[in-house]
Amino acid sequence: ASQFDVLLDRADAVRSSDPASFQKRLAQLNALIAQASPAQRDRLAYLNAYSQAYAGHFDVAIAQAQRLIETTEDVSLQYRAGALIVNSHAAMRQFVEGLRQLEQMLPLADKVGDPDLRQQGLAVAAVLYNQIGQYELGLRYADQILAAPTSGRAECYAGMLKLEASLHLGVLGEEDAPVMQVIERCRVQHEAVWTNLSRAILARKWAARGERRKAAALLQEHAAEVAATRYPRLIGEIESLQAEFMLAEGDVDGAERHARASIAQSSGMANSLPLVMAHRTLYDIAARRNDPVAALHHYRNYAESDKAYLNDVKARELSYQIVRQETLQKNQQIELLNRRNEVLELEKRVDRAAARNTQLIAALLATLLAFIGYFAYKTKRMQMSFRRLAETDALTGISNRHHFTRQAEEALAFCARSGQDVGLIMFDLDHFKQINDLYGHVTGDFVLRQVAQACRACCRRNDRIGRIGGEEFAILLIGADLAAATRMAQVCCEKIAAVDTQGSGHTFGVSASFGVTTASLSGYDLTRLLSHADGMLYCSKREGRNRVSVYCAGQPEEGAELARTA
Ligand SMILES: Nc1nc2c(ncn2[C@@H]2O[C@H](COP(=O)(O)OP(=O)(O)OP(=O)(O)O)[C@@H](O)[C@H]2O)c(=O)[nH]1
Repeated sequence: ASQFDVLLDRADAVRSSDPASFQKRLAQLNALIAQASPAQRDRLAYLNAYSQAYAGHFDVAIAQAQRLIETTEDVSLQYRAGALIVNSHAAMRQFVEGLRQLEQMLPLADKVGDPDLRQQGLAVAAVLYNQIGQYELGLRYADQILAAPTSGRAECYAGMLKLEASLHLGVLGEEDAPVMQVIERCRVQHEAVWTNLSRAILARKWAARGERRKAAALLQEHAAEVAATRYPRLIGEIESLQAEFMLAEGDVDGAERHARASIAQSSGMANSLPLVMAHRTLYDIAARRNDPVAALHHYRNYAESDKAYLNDVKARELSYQIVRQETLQKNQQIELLNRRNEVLELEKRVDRAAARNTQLIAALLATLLAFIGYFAYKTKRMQMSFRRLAETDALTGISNRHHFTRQAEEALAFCARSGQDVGLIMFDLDHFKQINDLYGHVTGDFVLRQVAQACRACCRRNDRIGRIGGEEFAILLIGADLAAATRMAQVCCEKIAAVDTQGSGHTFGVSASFGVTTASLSGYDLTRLLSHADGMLYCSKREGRNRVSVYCAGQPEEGAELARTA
């Protein structure tokens, strides 16, 4: 694999200086392609494209280089292939395409590691810009190379490109030294084309100062070297200049010889100023010789070549403007897209903020609801506990008089409608004052609690029991007739008599006196029922206490009496 790299390096090194050796090595490499790695294949692809361009097959070279740019990951190779495409388009005078490719290639320059490679790309830019008459740009790229040239060769071609741009911009200056320096640099690099193009510039400078003879001599001195380059544009230009200088010095024949030599190169220097000038010189010569036929012929050629040249200059200028407009448009589109992205980004941020706000509001509402729920629950609990407090007798835990009355009235109203009978029992503890007096109030309270508990235990779910006075109680029995109510009173009477007082620290007997009535006897009015039952209770007290007295119809106060000792 490394052997392949060595071959690649060698081929690359001689690609422009020794075309024959380059072709031989390229053939060798192509024969060995099976053993090449992907990166090596890419390098070989570049050299093959280069070889196609060198042979003048620019379309093939462009297609191959384009494919390489699209497939390789090597930025340096992309850059070199881009430069090759630019050169190929320029050679075919496809300046729009060349400039477009240049715009893609130049941004890669910063990523190219090898400074020499980078400068070769910058030189391609300078050449193209000079070629299309954008000399400020040509000068800028030449100066970039000259700021730190990587080789004598780079110094030569960048120097020459700078001279060319400066000449056309009219900023070449009076001094000869800078031009001579470039000539010398190119000469030591054996770059005959660049050297003699620089000499042509020096010759122009001298001629412009009136030193035409010296200028012609300088060109004459190196005529053989120029011819050896076989480069039509160079030969055509030097010959054209020679013709101009000689005519101005009065050497009409010499001028004619050189002008014709220049025009002989016309196929390789179409649309160029030297060609125009050569035709112009021939016209001047014919005019001087008073040969109107020849003068007309040369003038026609001069006019045609001048028109073609000017059209070409315009076309090149137009190419530049087209690509510049495209670039501006592209940049505007990019700018527009960036703006749109910014707007989208902002919208997204607004959406996110809105979503966050919604979440916050939802959380706030949930918290608020939780609080409201909690307070409602607390309030309800408090209400219920207040109500219980308000309805309950604190000592015994059964209903107080007020609550008992309300419950009893509701039950009576319901039973009156449904036609059920209701029993009412009232009872009062016997000699309770004595218990208080003998054993104290605490013992009295103990007895009250025991009695309430004992009687409540006898009640069914629907019965209502309440403490309606100090030691006075009432029980309302829904659905109970007189016999059932009487039975219930007797059971309570027995339970009270059985109350165990030892828990109070004293042992004594407890009893109560009972009065019983029913709605079927006294009616569904509570006051009347209580009054009748109370009457019977006093009846029991009078009769000796610890007994049950039952109300009898028609006897408001005194009723049939059923006395029982517990
Ligand atoms: N310990 C205690 N005593 C109470 C309470 N409420 C009322 N008393 C007492 O109950 C007694 C009622 O006595 P009286 O109305 O004279 O009747 P009695 O002593 O039970 O006699 P008879 O009813 O005629 O059998 C009073 O001494 C009141 O002070 C209470 O909540 N606790």
